[in-house]
Amino acid sequence: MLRAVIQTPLCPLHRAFRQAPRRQLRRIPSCTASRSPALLSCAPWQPGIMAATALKPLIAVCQLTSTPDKEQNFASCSQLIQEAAQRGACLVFLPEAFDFIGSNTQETLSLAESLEGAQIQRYAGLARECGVWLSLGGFHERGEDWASTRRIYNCHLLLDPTGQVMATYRKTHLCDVELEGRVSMKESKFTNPGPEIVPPVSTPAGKVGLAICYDLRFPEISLALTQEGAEILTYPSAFTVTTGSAHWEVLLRARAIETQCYVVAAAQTGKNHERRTSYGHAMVVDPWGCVIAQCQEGPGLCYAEIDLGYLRRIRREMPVCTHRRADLYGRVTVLKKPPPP
Ligand SMILES: O=C(O)CNC(=O)[C@H](CS)NC(=O)CCC(=O)C(=O)O
Repeated sequence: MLRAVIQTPLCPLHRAFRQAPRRQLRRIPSCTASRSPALLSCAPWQPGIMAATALKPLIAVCQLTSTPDKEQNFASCSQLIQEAAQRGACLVFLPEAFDFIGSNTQETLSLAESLEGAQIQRYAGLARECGVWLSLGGFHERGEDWASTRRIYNCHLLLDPTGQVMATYRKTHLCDVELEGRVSMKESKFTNPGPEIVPPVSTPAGKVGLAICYDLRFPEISLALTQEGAEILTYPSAFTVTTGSAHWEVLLRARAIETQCYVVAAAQTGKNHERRTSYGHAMVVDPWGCVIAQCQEGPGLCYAEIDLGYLRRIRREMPVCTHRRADLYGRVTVLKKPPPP
């Protein structure tokens, strides 16, 4: 079932409400509280309606066609982020390779930057200006071992609205896949696998667990993140058309049903360069497995409200996590790396 999210512009009061930290979200703002001209746009929200519909945090999911042109990609992302912020989203998700998609290995390596470079600074600035959290779902990162390995990391960053990096997760499952005559990917040729799964991060929308694209095929990581408290799992992606049309929605819905989490998947779409096309279908799945938002064809955004009350009800009514038989097949965990000696 596809449930449309009604997209209405928000008045400044509601926008502030949606973007406030969760602990401040107890009171429903009243549009009649102030007569400021800035709030005249509140007219459609009569006090009676407001009392009946407590606003839930709104998230925005981006669909992009990254190319090798970093400037153009930044301009596209920046426009989408601003639009999402204006609509009142508190958290905006960008797909894997939001920074660029190189047309060959050489180009990919030469365009990659470190986390201290200009790109991430610019996104930190955007987070601040727009007052939103940003999931930067797959940055081509020159890590500390760049000089020795000459390989990069596929790094998912989560920024808070002050522009601070709250978490970095480096893709642990690399996509080395050869489907004769259709798909040829060897990510490990230019990417180092990440060393660890990172604990979920608290945001105004819920606790966010970070993964990337091909990780979606490994339910262990989604279970490990859920056991650590995740309420929202993120799979920023750049799926191929062949594998996406066969597996994408099924995998996303399966991860949501198994873990009883919201699953958020920003995506690349369309022709990235001469030899590459991405599947698109950026979407949000609720913890019951229902697709509650999906992008239309081409670059753009879709929105979803996160209802943690609904999530808790599903977990209470069908407590699968307490029915696990770890005695039969073991447990998955987020292994904490030992501190350096
Ligand atoms: O390298 C870049 O610049 C962007 N990254 C990607 O395109 C990555 C690695 S090649 N793509 C995937 O993981 C596709 C997975 C997929 O399609 C599946 O699991 O079916």
